[in-house]
Amino acid sequence: MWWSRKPFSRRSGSGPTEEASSLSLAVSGPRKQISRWWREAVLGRLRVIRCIPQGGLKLAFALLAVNILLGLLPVAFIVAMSTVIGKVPDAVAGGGDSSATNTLTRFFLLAAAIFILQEVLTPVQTLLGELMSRRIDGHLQSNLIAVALRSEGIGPIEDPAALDALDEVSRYFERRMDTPGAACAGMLALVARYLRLIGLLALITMVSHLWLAVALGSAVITFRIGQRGGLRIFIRIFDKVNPVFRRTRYLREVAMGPRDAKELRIFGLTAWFSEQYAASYSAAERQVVRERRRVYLWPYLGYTAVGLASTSLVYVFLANDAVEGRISLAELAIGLQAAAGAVLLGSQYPEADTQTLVGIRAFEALETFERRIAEVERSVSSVSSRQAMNTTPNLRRNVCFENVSFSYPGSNRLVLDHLNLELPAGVCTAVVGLNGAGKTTLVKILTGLYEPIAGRITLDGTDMRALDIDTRRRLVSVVFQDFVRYQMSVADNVAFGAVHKEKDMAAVRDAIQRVGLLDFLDALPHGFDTVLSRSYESGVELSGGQWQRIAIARSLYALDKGAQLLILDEPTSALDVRAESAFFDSFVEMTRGVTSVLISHRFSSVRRADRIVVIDGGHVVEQGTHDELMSMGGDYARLFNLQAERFARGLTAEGEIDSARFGGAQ
Ligand SMILES: Nc1ncnc2c1ncn2[C@@H]1O[C@H](COP(=O)(O)OP(=O)(O)OP(=O)(O)O)[C@@H](O)[C@H]1O
Repeated sequence: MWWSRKPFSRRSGSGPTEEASSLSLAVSGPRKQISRWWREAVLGRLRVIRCIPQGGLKLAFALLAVNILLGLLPVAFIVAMSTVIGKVPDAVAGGGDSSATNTLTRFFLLAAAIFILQEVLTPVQTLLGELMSRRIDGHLQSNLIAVALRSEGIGPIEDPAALDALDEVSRYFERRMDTPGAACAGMLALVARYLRLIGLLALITMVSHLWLAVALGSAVITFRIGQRGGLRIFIRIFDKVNPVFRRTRYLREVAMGPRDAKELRIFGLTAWFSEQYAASYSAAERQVVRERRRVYLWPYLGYTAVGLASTSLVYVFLANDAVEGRISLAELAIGLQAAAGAVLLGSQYPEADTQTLVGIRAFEALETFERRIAEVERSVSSVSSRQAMNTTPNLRRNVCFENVSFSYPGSNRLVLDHLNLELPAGVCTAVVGLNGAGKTTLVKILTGLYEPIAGRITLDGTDMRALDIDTRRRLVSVVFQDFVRYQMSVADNVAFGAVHKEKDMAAVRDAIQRVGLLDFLDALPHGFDTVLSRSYESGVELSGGQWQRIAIARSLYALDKGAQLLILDEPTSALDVRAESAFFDSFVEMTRGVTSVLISHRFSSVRRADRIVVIDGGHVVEQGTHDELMSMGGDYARLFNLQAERFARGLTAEGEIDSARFGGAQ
């Protein structure tokens, strides 16, 4: 087959993903390992712990108390049960009414009560942990949204590294497992495990020797560090596999989602996608299994041997002490149970370990996102850093681009290169240029979504950056090529043009009428309250052209509410030729006296503009009226003639088909 079967690999981005994947997992120097352990295991944990108050201090204390009880109760249980065992010989000798039997019964009941309490507290621990986790994650997600929305420009949120980190952190939150909140609950759950270990080692010290407890404790801690270290390495392995997982996810979404279903079937790509999905999935799985074996299997056998040796040592000493009469039966039972219990604490804790380690990584991704957003914010000049003027100016003369240069963050290529352009007040200026010439970029800069790296934009001579960003944005009304289709009511979709003003239904109606949708929308059962999405009950779905009219209505509404500059970026690409022609006839009427910028590839629309500007290589190469540009015989005239010629051919063909059809029908 002609296609490549080799899975493509995507840039894995910076932040934890790139950082970790670029780090060699091969054996590195001990200093490096210690510093990584310090950074990841200690500092990472401390940073996440700081989120605990966000879950509520009362809840944190309640969870801590439950965990303390869950740590101490098993130790108390061992003491009670061992006392029962120790009393058995005396109770058997003394009979049912003896004091030994009474003591045995009391301790048995005590052990049973402890057992029941443990059983009750375990689900309480889970419940409180989940509650804490949700609360903390709720705070962090609100913060995430706030960070994503806080920039006035769109540079930070378009930054590839920020997007990678956002993608990673969103996945953790979507799964609702192993999140930073779960890491906090997991770390509190560790209190129970470590308290239990301390209690068990104390019991061993009481019934035997301190050094035995120290030896066993050291073995357990070594085992545990090894296990956790293995888990940490294993989690880092996912960073290496992440690009493959991403591709797998992408293939699945394309293959199964409704968005691409049409094209996939028409081009016969379904088999290709399912084959690629299967290949990508098994490539990822193979890599994970191989690494798992390397990281876990062999070290695990080593740690098990150490654990076995130290437990055996304790057992031998306890047995010896018992045989020589230095400890009682009850003490022997305590020692045996405590040693067995302690050694089990060396392995993983399902209620804490994975969620803690993965949750810390999720938190790191979140921090990377915030850091990256802040870095990009600093690297692009910020509107808010300047003194802001919040009185709305009245556009009287012009908006001017003065020597404006711009390149996208992370790129040295100048998309706009010393561009000088005047947009006279009350005039419609069309901007034309080939694909990629920088027309949409020009709009992004005009609307303050990006700031120029050099030059300035003035409004009647005043630098636009002197305006408060809200004031600046309210001056402009835009219909972008990729305008948003809000799954909200018709009225909201239009009134979003001026949310700073109270919703004005008369103005909404007027805007809808001007774009020619009034009859259609009025006929809907819920009229302007109809939600524009079939996902909602009695919602409707609009065609591409109808959506475009709604977007235009939104900008007309904005004009009605005080916007002074109208920008239409490819506003009619989804309209048919007749609808486009009709729209522009009425558009000329609607916007008479309005300062407007029209970006379009359709020269039939462009020619109606008062002025036409041709952009190439990041600056203006021609400008004038249609007639002036045609008589100049430059780029504009060449492109216009080319399109007019093709269009004329298209119309002839259409005419022939039409006449054939009508002819056949007669
Ligand atoms: N977010 C971005 N990051 C980096 N480069 C970008 C970004 N958006 C656009 N570009 C690049 O900037 C250049 C100008 O793009 P722009 O979208 O402004 O062109 P355009 O004239 O509107 O094109 P078209 O007619 O195809 O819509 C292109 O080379 C494009 O690849």
